[in-house]
Amino acid sequence: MGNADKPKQFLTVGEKPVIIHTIEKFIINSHFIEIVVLVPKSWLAYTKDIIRKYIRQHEKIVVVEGGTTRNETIMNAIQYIEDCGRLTEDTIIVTHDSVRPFVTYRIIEENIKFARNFGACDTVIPASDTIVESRDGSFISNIPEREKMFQGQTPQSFKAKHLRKIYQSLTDAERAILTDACKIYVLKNEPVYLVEGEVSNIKITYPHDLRVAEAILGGNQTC
Ligand SMILES: C[C@](O)(CO)[C@H](O)COP(=O)(O)O
Repeated sequence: MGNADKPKQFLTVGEKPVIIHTIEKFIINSHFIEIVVLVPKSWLAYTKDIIRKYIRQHEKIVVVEGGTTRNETIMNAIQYIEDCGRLTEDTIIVTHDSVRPFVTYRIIEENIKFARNFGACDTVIPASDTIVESRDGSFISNIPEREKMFQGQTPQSFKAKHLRKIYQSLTDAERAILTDACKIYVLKNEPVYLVEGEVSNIKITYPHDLRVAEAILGGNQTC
């Protein structure tokens, strides 16, 4: 995000911070007992302030300190649920990037349904570009069949206790290569069901994505 003074989830689009747009998508779903927002320690107070400022019904939202990696952050969320005395074998955790504010009601519903049915699910869209693998960053080592390639989004949803159990069984080397939570299951040869994502479920990563987000909010779907 260039020289932005805030992490990208706190940048403003459509007059609200990105993270607020994202939380709103979960607030409207009555299945959730609680919405656990995990942020770095230095952003805890700020996050609580903006939630109070922008979200009137914020009783279900709790702000908790994240970890040093995505999956350590998820582990903190599961620990929080356990500390509240609510972690059972059937507890479902729907994990989501705060910088994907255009997740839909349908995607969230299907995540809950298929995590319940299959224990784990990922949100994906078919790859529209050919995926090129390079082991040295200079030459192509493989071009997988595009029909079998998908791009992973979030939510990624799991039976929380089982996710923690298999994450704890990974080696440090296995943990070091994770860029999402579903790979924990893949490394352990456990099934992860595919939920159909949306092209519009973008991850705000680059300045261009902020302009796309503004365009989506402004109803200009041609961008
Ligand atoms: C989980 C994810 O959104 C799937 O595409 C992505 O890997 C998150 O990446 P980031 O490293 O948090 O930007």
